[in-house]
Amino acid sequence: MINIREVSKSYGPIKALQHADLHIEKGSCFGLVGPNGAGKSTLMKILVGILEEFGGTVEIGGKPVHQYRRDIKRQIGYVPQDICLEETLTARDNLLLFGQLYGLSGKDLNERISEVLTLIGLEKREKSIVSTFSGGMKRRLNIGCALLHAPEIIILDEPTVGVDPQSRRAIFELIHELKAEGKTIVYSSHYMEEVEQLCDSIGFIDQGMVVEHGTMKEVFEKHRHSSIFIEGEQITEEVLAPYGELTVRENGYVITSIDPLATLQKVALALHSQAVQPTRLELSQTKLEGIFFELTGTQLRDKG
Ligand SMILES: Nc1ncnc2c1ncn2[C@@H]1O[C@H](COP(=O)(O)OP(=O)(O)OP(=O)(O)O)[C@@H](O)[C@H]1O
Repeated sequence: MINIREVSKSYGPIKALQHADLHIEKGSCFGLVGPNGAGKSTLMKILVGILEEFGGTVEIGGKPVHQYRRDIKRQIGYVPQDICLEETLTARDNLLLFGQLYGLSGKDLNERISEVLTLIGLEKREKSIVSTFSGGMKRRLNIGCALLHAPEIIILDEPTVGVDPQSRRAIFELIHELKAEGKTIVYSSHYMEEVEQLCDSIGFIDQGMVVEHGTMKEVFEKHRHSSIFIEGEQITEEVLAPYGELTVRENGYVITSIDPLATLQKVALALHSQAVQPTRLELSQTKLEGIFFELTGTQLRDKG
């Protein structure tokens, strides 16, 4: 559905994207993941057509965005990172305004607004002035504005930043509904748990480069491995060195092993015989956050 080939974009000396290659399947929920400043918003703005000058090619539904910009814009609903609403108007009037921008009007628009209000869980607040809304409610309304024209592709740039748990849940439910309707979703985030929960494909992006991509299953099969985490005052590198490759994490050590259960047993026996008491000794599976760290040496949240 979306083919991104060799896409590069610079802002003066800043290389925001460098030869990015990605493929996003129709009907999939694609997580675009990277720390702040990685290039996620730049890529999204290219897909949406806000940034027209870039190197490489982007095709949506087999059509190059350069040539079919108008057609493609109609198929896309874009939710920008910054909330863009008219604070002095009601929720319904904001939707009315955005609907008119998409060329909708009359009965069709009014019916669609009611549908969207239900979808975003704000039907009971349709007559409330937006300035009285919580940050999460504003986010939901912002998403609603991008759904009015029933787009096939929905691009959401960090839609859960700064939202309360209730709104986060509502946004997740909304995304599940959009997925069930067969929409193609591109979802950027630096919250790994969200991406793990929602997306079926993923692209890791760091310093403007795509460092890994594929279905969630492929990425996990390629990079997931088990390890052991050990922490304790008496735990030193010398004590653990015989049992595998060591890395320091937080206040303890991680031992990577192809047979972690057997290694755990050996370590436990060795510590016991030396009367060394750990405060934590556990098996752990690599999560997306860990995979990103292994690929880039960058913590996803350390800049945000
Ligand atoms: N209009 C601009 N002018 C100059 N530099 C820019 C502009 N927009 C983005 N950048 C820079 O390009 C790089 C990529 O930014 P981008 O916003 O695409 O990253 P991001 O992954 O979306 O990060 P964030 O989550 O903080 O938005 C950053 O170094 C950013 O400072």
